[in-house]
Amino acid sequence: MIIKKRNPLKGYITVPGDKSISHRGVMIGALANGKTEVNHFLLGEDCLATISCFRRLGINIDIDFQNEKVVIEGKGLDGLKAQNDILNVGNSGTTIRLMSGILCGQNFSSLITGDSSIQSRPMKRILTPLKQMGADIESLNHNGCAPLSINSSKCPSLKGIHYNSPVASAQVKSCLLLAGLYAEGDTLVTEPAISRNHTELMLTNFGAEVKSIDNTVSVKPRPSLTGRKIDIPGDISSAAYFIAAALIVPNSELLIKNVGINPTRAGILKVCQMMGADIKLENIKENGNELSADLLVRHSNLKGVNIGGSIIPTLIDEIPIIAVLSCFAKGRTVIRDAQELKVKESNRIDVIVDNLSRMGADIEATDDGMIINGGKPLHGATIDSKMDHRIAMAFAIAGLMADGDTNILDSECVAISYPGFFKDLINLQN
Ligand SMILES: O=C(O)C1=C[C@@H](OP(=O)(O)O)[C@@H](O)[C@H](O)C1
Ligand SMILES: C=C(OP(=O)(O)O)C(=O)O
Repeated sequence: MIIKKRNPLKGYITVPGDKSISHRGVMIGALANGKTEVNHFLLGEDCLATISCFRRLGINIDIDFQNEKVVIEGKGLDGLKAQNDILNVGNSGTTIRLMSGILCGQNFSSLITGDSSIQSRPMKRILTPLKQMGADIESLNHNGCAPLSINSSKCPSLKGIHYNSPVASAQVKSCLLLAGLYAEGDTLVTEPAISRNHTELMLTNFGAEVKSIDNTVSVKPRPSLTGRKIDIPGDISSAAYFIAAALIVPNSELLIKNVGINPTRAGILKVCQMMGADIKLENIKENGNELSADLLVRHSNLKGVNIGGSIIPTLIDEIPIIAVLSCFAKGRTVIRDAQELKVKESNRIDVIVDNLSRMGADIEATDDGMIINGGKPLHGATIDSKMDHRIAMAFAIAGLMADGDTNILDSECVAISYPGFFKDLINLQN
Protein backbone atom coordinates (compact mmCIF):
# COMPACT_ATOMS: atom_id res chain seq x y z
CA MET A 1 0.00 0.00 0.00
CA ILE A 2 1.35 3.41 -1.01
CA ILE A 3 0.55 6.31 1.33
CA LYS A 4 0.88 9.91 0.13
CA LYS A 5 0.93 13.18 2.00
CA ARG A 6 -2.77 13.95 2.49
CA ASN A 7 -5.43 16.49 3.33
CA PRO A 8 -6.77 17.27 6.81
CA LEU A 9 -9.05 14.69 8.43
CA LYS A 10 -12.60 16.00 8.73
CA GLY A 11 -16.01 14.66 9.71
CA TYR A 12 -16.68 11.62 11.86
CA ILE A 13 -15.86 7.94 12.04
CA THR A 14 -16.93 4.86 14.00
CA VAL A 15 -14.12 2.35 14.39
CA PRO A 16 -14.74 -1.43 14.62
CA GLY A 17 -15.59 -3.07 17.94
CA ASP A 18 -13.00 -3.73 20.60
CA LYS A 19 -10.85 -6.78 19.82
CA SER A 20 -10.28 -7.83 23.44
CA ILE A 21 -13.98 -7.60 24.31
CA SER A 22 -15.00 -9.41 21.09
CA HIS A 23 -12.76 -12.40 21.93
CA ARG A 24 -14.14 -12.54 25.45
CA GLY A 25 -17.74 -12.29 24.22
CA VAL A 26 -17.28 -15.53 22.26
CA MET A 27 -15.41 -17.35 25.02
CA ILE A 28 -17.56 -16.35 27.97
CA GLY A 29 -20.71 -16.59 25.82
CA ALA A 30 -19.79 -20.19 24.96
CA LEU A 31 -19.41 -21.08 28.67
CA ALA A 32 -22.66 -19.36 29.65
CA ASN A 33 -26.12 -20.88 29.62
CA GLY A 34 -28.30 -19.60 26.79
CA LYS A 35 -27.81 -17.10 24.00
CA THR A 36 -25.28 -14.30 23.98
CA GLU A 37 -25.90 -11.62 21.37
CA VAL A 38 -22.89 -9.46 20.59
CA ASN A 39 -23.36 -6.22 18.64
CA HIS A 40 -20.52 -4.28 17.00
CA PHE A 41 -18.38 -7.42 17.08
CA LEU A 42 -14.94 -7.03 15.51
CA LEU A 43 -14.98 -9.19 12.37
CA GLY A 44 -11.18 -9.14 12.09
CA GLU A 45 -9.06 -12.24 11.55
CA ASP A 46 -8.10 -12.67 15.22
CA CYS A 47 -11.68 -12.73 16.50
CA LEU A 48 -12.80 -14.92 13.60
CA ALA A 49 -10.09 -17.39 14.70
CA THR A 50 -11.66 -17.46 18.17
CA ILE A 51 -15.07 -18.15 16.63
CA SER A 52 -13.65 -20.93 14.47
CA CYS A 53 -12.01 -22.63 17.50
CA PHE A 54 -15.23 -22.53 19.53
CA ARG A 55 -17.26 -23.85 16.62
CA ARG A 56 -14.86 -26.79 16.52
CA LEU A 57 -15.57 -27.34 20.19
CA GLY A 58 -19.26 -27.78 19.35
CA ILE A 59 -20.60 -24.26 19.95
CA ASN A 60 -23.11 -22.86 17.44
CA ILE A 61 -22.13 -19.33 16.50
CA ASP A 62 -24.00 -17.27 13.95
CA ILE A 63 -22.24 -14.37 12.23
CA ASP A 64 -24.19 -11.54 10.59
CA PHE A 65 -21.35 -9.85 8.65
CA GLN A 66 -23.58 -7.03 7.39
CA ASN A 67 -24.63 -5.91 10.86
CA GLU A 68 -21.42 -6.89 12.71
CA LYS A 69 -23.50 -9.08 15.00
CA VAL A 70 -22.58 -12.46 16.45
CA VAL A 71 -24.89 -14.82 18.34
CA ILE A 72 -23.36 -17.55 20.48
CA GLU A 73 -25.44 -20.47 21.74
CA GLY A 74 -23.80 -21.06 25.09
CA LYS A 75 -23.85 -24.56 26.54
CA GLY A 76 -22.67 -23.87 30.08
CA LEU A 77 -19.30 -24.52 31.73
CA ASP A 78 -19.31 -28.22 30.77
CA GLY A 79 -20.83 -27.91 27.30
CA LEU A 80 -17.70 -28.00 25.11
CA LYS A 81 -17.05 -31.20 23.18
CA ALA A 82 -13.74 -32.87 22.39
CA GLN A 83 -12.01 -31.96 19.13
CA ASN A 84 -9.57 -34.41 17.54
CA ASP A 85 -8.06 -31.91 15.11
CA ILE A 86 -5.50 -29.37 16.24
CA LEU A 87 -7.14 -26.03 17.13
CA ASN A 88 -5.63 -23.18 15.12
CA VAL A 89 -5.66 -19.62 16.50
CA GLY A 90 -3.94 -18.05 13.47
CA ASN A 91 -2.07 -14.92 14.59
CA SER A 92 -3.97 -14.33 17.84
CA GLY A 93 -2.06 -14.38 21.13
CA THR A 94 -5.24 -13.56 23.03
CA THR A 95 -7.01 -16.62 21.61
CA ILE A 96 -4.29 -19.16 22.42
CA ARG A 97 -3.57 -17.88 25.92
CA LEU A 98 -7.19 -17.45 27.07
CA MET A 99 -8.39 -20.67 25.42
CA SER A 100 -5.60 -22.67 27.01
CA GLY A 101 -7.01 -21.73 30.42
CA ILE A 102 -10.45 -22.94 29.38
CA LEU A 103 -9.12 -26.15 27.77
CA CYS A 104 -7.22 -27.08 30.95
CA GLY A 105 -10.58 -27.22 32.73
CA GLN A 106 -12.14 -29.74 30.32
CA ASN A 107 -12.31 -33.50 30.76
CA PHE A 108 -10.93 -34.04 27.23
CA SER A 109 -7.48 -33.46 25.77
CA SER A 110 -6.61 -30.82 23.15
CA LEU A 111 -3.86 -29.58 20.89
CA ILE A 112 -3.66 -25.89 20.06
CA THR A 113 -1.34 -23.87 17.84
CA GLY A 114 -1.18 -20.89 15.48
CA ASP A 115 0.87 -19.31 12.69
CA SER A 116 4.65 -18.89 12.71
CA SER A 117 4.42 -15.68 14.76
CA ILE A 118 2.32 -17.44 17.43
CA GLN A 119 4.76 -20.36 17.44
CA SER A 120 7.55 -18.02 18.49
CA ARG A 121 5.68 -16.09 21.19
CA PRO A 122 6.29 -17.06 24.84
CA MET A 123 3.80 -19.49 26.39
CA LYS A 124 5.80 -20.37 29.53
CA ARG A 125 4.06 -17.44 31.17
CA ILE A 126 0.82 -19.47 31.11
CA LEU A 127 2.33 -22.98 31.27
CA THR A 128 4.01 -22.32 34.65
CA PRO A 129 0.90 -21.15 36.55
CA LEU A 130 -1.44 -23.60 34.79
CA LYS A 131 0.84 -26.46 35.90
CA GLN A 132 0.76 -25.07 39.45
CA MET A 133 -3.02 -25.39 39.23
CA GLY A 134 -2.54 -29.07 38.37
CA ALA A 135 -2.97 -28.86 34.59
CA ASP A 136 -1.06 -31.25 32.35
CA ILE A 137 -0.07 -28.80 29.63
CA GLU A 138 3.16 -28.92 27.62
CA SER A 139 4.92 -27.15 24.80
CA LEU A 140 5.06 -29.96 22.19
CA ASN A 141 8.52 -28.92 20.97
CA HIS A 142 9.78 -28.23 24.52
CA ASN A 143 10.69 -24.66 23.56
CA GLY A 144 8.12 -22.85 25.71
CA CYS A 145 6.05 -22.02 22.62
CA ALA A 146 3.03 -23.40 20.75
CA PRO A 147 1.95 -26.01 19.71
CA LEU A 148 0.58 -26.77 23.17
CA SER A 149 -0.83 -30.11 24.22
CA ILE A 150 -3.32 -30.35 27.05
CA ASN A 151 -3.79 -33.79 28.48
CA SER A 152 -6.87 -33.69 30.65
CA SER A 153 -7.29 -37.42 31.23
CA LYS A 154 -4.43 -37.51 33.78
CA CYS A 155 -5.60 -34.60 35.89
CA PRO A 156 -9.32 -34.55 36.41
CA SER A 157 -9.48 -31.33 38.40
CA LEU A 158 -7.64 -28.06 38.80
CA LYS A 159 -6.99 -26.38 42.11
CA GLY A 160 -7.17 -22.67 42.76
CA ILE A 161 -3.85 -20.89 43.45
CA HIS A 162 -2.68 -17.39 44.26
CA TYR A 163 -0.31 -16.54 41.40
CA ASN A 164 2.11 -13.63 41.58
CA SER A 165 2.57 -12.88 37.91
CA PRO A 166 5.98 -11.51 36.94
CA VAL A 167 4.39 -9.67 33.97
CA ALA A 168 1.47 -7.27 33.78
CA SER A 169 -0.41 -9.27 31.15
CA ALA A 170 -4.17 -9.45 30.71
CA GLN A 171 -3.68 -12.62 28.69
CA VAL A 172 -1.95 -14.38 31.59
CA LYS A 173 -4.44 -13.03 34.14
CA SER A 174 -7.45 -13.96 31.97
CA CYS A 175 -6.08 -17.44 31.21
CA LEU A 176 -5.88 -18.15 34.94
CA LEU A 177 -9.27 -16.61 35.77
CA LEU A 178 -10.90 -18.75 33.06
CA ALA A 179 -9.09 -21.88 34.30
CA GLY A 180 -10.21 -20.81 37.79
CA LEU A 181 -13.85 -21.27 36.75
CA TYR A 182 -13.08 -25.01 36.75
CA ALA A 183 -10.86 -25.15 39.88
CA GLU A 184 -11.43 -26.30 43.42
CA GLY A 185 -11.18 -23.17 45.56
CA ASP A 186 -10.64 -19.55 44.60
CA THR A 187 -8.05 -18.46 42.03
CA LEU A 188 -6.15 -15.23 42.67
CA VAL A 189 -3.78 -13.36 40.38
CA THR A 190 -1.56 -10.48 41.51
CA GLU A 191 0.20 -8.53 38.77
CA PRO A 192 2.95 -5.90 38.97
CA ALA A 193 0.65 -3.28 37.38
CA ILE A 194 -3.03 -3.47 36.46
CA SER A 195 -3.60 -4.80 32.94
CA ARG A 196 -6.84 -4.53 30.95
CA ASN A 197 -9.76 -5.87 33.01
CA HIS A 198 -12.30 -6.87 30.33
CA THR A 199 -12.41 -10.51 31.52
CA GLU A 200 -13.22 -9.44 35.05
CA LEU A 201 -15.93 -7.02 33.88
CA MET A 202 -17.54 -9.50 31.50
CA LEU A 203 -17.43 -12.45 33.92
CA THR A 204 -19.12 -10.24 36.52
CA ASN A 205 -21.74 -9.16 33.99
CA PHE A 206 -22.47 -12.82 33.18
CA GLY A 207 -22.90 -13.74 36.87
CA ALA A 208 -19.48 -14.84 38.15
CA GLU A 209 -18.07 -13.67 41.49
CA VAL A 210 -14.94 -11.69 40.70
CA LYS A 211 -13.21 -9.30 43.11
CA SER A 212 -10.47 -6.80 42.28
CA ILE A 213 -8.50 -5.17 45.09
CA ASP A 214 -5.51 -3.09 43.99
CA ASN A 215 -3.39 -5.33 41.72
CA THR A 216 -5.07 -8.59 42.79
CA VAL A 217 -8.07 -10.24 41.16
CA SER A 218 -9.88 -13.32 42.43
CA VAL A 219 -12.58 -15.55 40.98
CA LYS A 220 -14.82 -18.12 42.67
CA PRO A 221 -15.15 -21.46 40.86
CA ARG A 222 -18.14 -23.04 39.13
CA PRO A 223 -20.35 -19.97 38.70
CA SER A 224 -23.57 -20.28 36.78
CA LEU A 225 -22.99 -17.92 33.84
CA THR A 226 -26.01 -16.54 31.97
CA GLY A 227 -25.93 -15.43 28.32
CA ARG A 228 -26.29 -11.69 27.80
CA LYS A 229 -26.71 -9.04 25.13
CA ILE A 230 -23.52 -7.01 24.74
CA ASP A 231 -22.91 -3.82 22.76
CA ILE A 232 -19.17 -3.56 22.20
CA PRO A 233 -17.64 -0.07 22.08
CA GLY A 234 -15.21 0.94 19.34
CA ASP A 235 -11.66 -0.27 19.92
CA ILE A 236 -9.48 2.50 21.38
CA SER A 237 -6.47 0.70 19.89
CA SER A 238 -8.01 1.23 16.42
CA ALA A 239 -9.22 4.75 17.23
CA ALA A 240 -5.63 5.58 18.23
CA TYR A 241 -4.52 5.81 14.57
CA PHE A 242 -7.19 8.40 13.80
CA ILE A 243 -6.57 10.29 17.04
CA ALA A 244 -2.93 10.57 16.02
CA ALA A 245 -3.73 11.48 12.41
CA ALA A 246 -6.08 14.29 13.47
CA LEU A 247 -3.52 15.60 15.97
CA ILE A 248 -0.63 15.79 13.48
CA VAL A 249 -2.26 16.73 10.15
CA PRO A 250 -2.84 20.53 10.21
CA ASN A 251 -6.48 21.77 10.13
CA SER A 252 -7.92 18.38 11.06
CA GLU A 253 -11.02 18.12 13.21
CA LEU A 254 -12.42 14.65 13.72
CA LEU A 255 -15.19 13.10 15.81
CA ILE A 256 -14.52 9.45 16.67
CA LYS A 257 -17.79 8.01 17.92
CA ASN A 258 -18.40 5.48 20.67
CA VAL A 259 -14.82 4.60 21.65
CA GLY A 260 -14.13 2.35 24.66
CA ILE A 261 -12.47 4.40 27.42
CA ASN A 262 -12.12 1.72 30.09
CA PRO A 263 -9.38 3.24 32.34
CA THR A 264 -7.25 0.08 32.00
CA ARG A 265 -7.12 0.78 28.24
CA ALA A 266 -7.17 4.55 27.95
CA GLY A 267 -3.51 5.34 28.65
CA ILE A 268 -3.15 6.86 25.19
CA LEU A 269 -5.65 9.58 26.11
CA LYS A 270 -3.56 10.49 29.18
CA VAL A 271 -0.40 10.59 27.08
CA CYS A 272 -2.07 12.81 24.48
CA GLN A 273 -3.26 15.10 27.25
CA MET A 274 0.31 15.31 28.67
CA MET A 275 1.52 16.13 25.15
CA GLY A 276 -0.92 19.05 25.01
CA ALA A 277 -3.47 17.50 22.64
CA ASP A 278 -6.92 19.01 22.11
CA ILE A 279 -9.22 16.01 22.69
CA LYS A 280 -12.70 16.38 24.18
CA LEU A 281 -14.72 13.46 25.58
CA GLU A 282 -18.45 13.76 24.92
CA ASN A 283 -21.48 11.57 25.45
CA ILE A 284 -19.91 9.26 28.07
CA LYS A 285 -21.91 6.02 28.50
CA GLU A 286 -21.67 2.65 30.24
CA ASN A 287 -22.72 -0.69 28.77
CA GLY A 288 -21.95 -4.14 30.19
CA ASN A 289 -19.64 -2.49 32.75
CA GLU A 290 -17.56 -0.90 29.93
CA LEU A 291 -17.29 2.89 29.49
CA SER A 292 -17.35 4.60 26.10
CA ALA A 293 -17.31 8.18 24.77
CA ASP A 294 -17.20 10.20 21.57
CA LEU A 295 -13.77 11.78 21.08
CA LEU A 296 -13.51 15.16 19.39
CA VAL A 297 -9.92 15.56 18.23
CA ARG A 298 -8.37 18.72 16.76
CA HIS A 299 -4.94 19.32 15.28
CA SER A 300 -2.59 20.35 18.13
CA ASN A 301 0.94 21.46 18.82
CA LEU A 302 2.44 18.61 20.81
CA LYS A 303 5.34 18.37 23.23
CA GLY A 304 7.51 15.37 24.15
CA VAL A 305 6.74 13.38 27.31
CA ASN A 306 8.13 10.66 29.60
CA ILE A 307 6.10 7.46 29.59
CA GLY A 308 6.80 4.52 31.92
CA GLY A 309 5.64 2.53 34.94
CA SER A 310 2.06 1.51 35.58
CA ILE A 311 0.63 3.40 32.57
CA ILE A 312 2.42 1.02 30.16
CA PRO A 313 -0.07 -1.90 30.27
CA THR A 314 -2.90 0.61 29.61
CA LEU A 315 -1.38 1.64 26.26
CA ILE A 316 0.85 -1.28 25.31
CA ASP A 317 -0.67 -1.80 21.82
CA GLU A 318 -0.64 1.95 21.14
CA ILE A 319 3.12 2.39 21.51
CA PRO A 320 3.80 2.12 17.75
CA ILE A 321 1.44 5.05 17.08
CA ILE A 322 2.66 6.96 20.16
CA ALA A 323 6.18 6.68 18.71
CA VAL A 324 4.88 8.21 15.46
CA LEU A 325 3.13 11.02 17.38
CA SER A 326 6.36 11.75 19.25
CA CYS A 327 8.14 12.47 15.96
CA PHE A 328 5.77 15.43 15.57
CA ALA A 329 6.11 16.64 19.18
CA LYS A 330 8.55 19.33 20.24
CA GLY A 331 11.37 17.93 22.35
CA ARG A 332 12.22 14.48 23.64
CA THR A 333 9.89 11.55 24.33
CA VAL A 334 11.20 8.67 26.43
CA ILE A 335 9.30 5.37 26.59
CA ARG A 336 10.43 3.02 29.39
CA ASP A 337 9.23 -0.27 30.96
CA ALA A 338 7.85 -1.49 27.63
CA GLN A 339 9.98 -4.63 27.14
CA GLU A 340 6.76 -6.59 26.51
CA LEU A 341 6.82 -5.00 23.04
CA LYS A 342 9.56 -7.45 22.10
CA VAL A 343 7.18 -10.44 22.30
CA LYS A 344 4.19 -9.16 20.34
CA GLU A 345 3.41 -10.03 16.67
CA SER A 346 6.90 -8.65 15.94
CA ASN A 347 9.68 -7.23 18.10
CA ARG A 348 7.91 -3.89 18.12
CA ILE A 349 10.83 -1.95 19.65
CA ASP A 350 13.17 -2.95 16.82
CA VAL A 351 10.57 -2.65 14.07
CA ILE A 352 9.39 0.83 15.15
CA VAL A 353 12.95 2.14 15.51
CA ASP A 354 14.14 0.61 12.20
CA ASN A 355 11.22 1.95 10.19
CA LEU A 356 11.06 5.41 11.76
CA SER A 357 14.83 5.76 11.24
CA ARG A 358 14.29 4.93 7.55
CA MET A 359 11.81 7.81 7.40
CA GLY A 360 14.40 10.20 8.86
CA ALA A 361 13.28 10.31 12.51
CA ASP A 362 15.73 10.87 15.35
CA ILE A 363 15.00 7.71 17.36
CA GLU A 364 17.01 5.17 19.28
CA ALA A 365 16.09 1.85 20.85
CA THR A 366 16.71 1.14 24.54
CA ASP A 367 16.43 -2.15 26.43
CA ASP A 368 12.86 -1.45 27.47
CA GLY A 369 11.60 1.15 25.04
CA MET A 370 12.90 4.01 22.93
CA ILE A 371 13.96 7.66 22.91
CA ILE A 372 12.63 10.01 20.22
CA ASN A 373 13.74 13.58 19.59
CA GLY A 374 10.74 15.09 17.86
CA GLY A 375 10.62 17.75 15.20
CA LYS A 376 12.74 16.23 12.42
CA PRO A 377 10.71 16.15 9.19
CA LEU A 378 9.87 12.64 7.94
CA HIS A 379 10.30 11.48 4.36
CA GLY A 380 8.66 8.56 2.56
CA ALA A 381 10.34 5.14 2.72
CA THR A 382 9.64 1.45 2.24
CA ILE A 383 8.25 0.12 5.51
CA ASP A 384 8.62 -3.53 6.42
CA SER A 385 5.55 -4.19 8.54
CA LYS A 386 6.80 -7.71 9.46
CA MET A 387 3.13 -8.68 8.97
CA ASP A 388 2.34 -6.83 12.21
CA HIS A 389 -1.00 -5.00 11.92
CA ARG A 390 -0.14 -2.34 14.51
CA ILE A 391 3.07 -1.47 12.63
CA ALA A 392 1.31 -1.26 9.25
CA MET A 393 -1.36 1.12 10.60
CA ALA A 394 1.03 3.30 12.63
CA PHE A 395 3.26 3.84 9.59
CA ALA A 396 0.29 4.61 7.34
CA ILE A 397 -0.35 7.58 9.67
CA ALA A 398 3.34 8.57 9.62
CA GLY A 399 3.11 8.49 5.82
CA LEU A 400 0.34 11.14 5.85
CA MET A 401 2.89 13.68 7.07
CA ALA A 402 5.98 12.47 5.19
CA ASP A 403 7.39 14.05 2.03
CA GLY A 404 7.19 11.56 -0.84
CA ASP A 405 5.59 8.12 -0.95
CA THR A 406 5.52 5.68 1.95
CA ASN A 407 5.26 2.08 0.78
CA ILE A 408 3.94 -0.28 3.44
CA LEU A 409 4.83 -3.89 2.74
CA ASP A 410 2.35 -6.65 3.61
CA SER A 411 -0.22 -3.98 4.47
CA GLU A 412 -3.06 -6.52 4.18
CA CYS A 413 -2.10 -7.66 7.71
CA VAL A 414 -4.32 -4.81 9.01
CA ALA A 415 -7.17 -7.34 8.60
CA ILE A 416 -6.01 -8.94 11.87
CA SER A 417 -7.68 -6.15 13.85
CA TYR A 418 -9.09 -3.61 11.36
CA PRO A 419 -10.05 -4.97 7.91
CA GLY A 420 -11.48 -1.62 6.67
CA PHE A 421 -8.60 0.54 7.91
CA PHE A 422 -7.31 1.89 4.58
CA LYS A 423 -10.82 2.48 3.26
CA ASP A 424 -11.73 4.46 6.39
CA LEU A 425 -8.51 6.47 6.22
CA ILE A 426 -9.09 7.45 2.60
CA ASN A 427 -12.78 8.31 3.22
CA LEU A 428 -11.88 10.78 5.97
CA GLN A 429 -9.68 12.78 3.63
CA ASN A 430 -11.99 13.24 0.71
O1 LIG B 1 -5.98 -9.63 26.81
C1 LIG B 1 -6.02 -9.06 25.71
O2 LIG B 1 -7.05 -8.99 25.01
C2 LIG B 1 -4.77 -8.43 25.23
C3 LIG B 1 -3.74 -8.20 26.10
C4 LIG B 1 -2.46 -7.59 25.71
O3 LIG B 1 -1.46 -8.59 25.67
P1 LIG B 1 -0.64 -9.07 26.98
O4 LIG B 1 -1.56 -9.69 27.92
O5 LIG B 1 0.36 -10.06 26.44
O6 LIG B 1 -0.01 -7.83 27.51
C5 LIG B 1 -2.53 -6.91 24.36
O7 LIG B 1 -1.25 -6.61 23.90
C6 LIG B 1 -3.29 -7.74 23.35
O8 LIG B 1 -3.40 -7.02 22.14
C7 LIG B 1 -4.68 -8.04 23.81
C1 LIG C 1 -0.58 -8.01 20.69
C2 LIG C 1 -1.73 -8.04 20.04
O1 LIG C 1 -2.62 -9.08 19.97
P1 LIG C 1 -2.45 -10.61 20.40
O2 LIG C 1 -1.51 -10.68 21.58
O3 LIG C 1 -3.82 -11.08 20.72
O4 LIG C 1 -1.88 -11.34 19.20
C3 LIG C 1 -2.22 -6.81 19.35
O5 LIG C 1 -3.36 -6.84 18.85
O6 LIG C 1 -1.49 -5.79 19.25
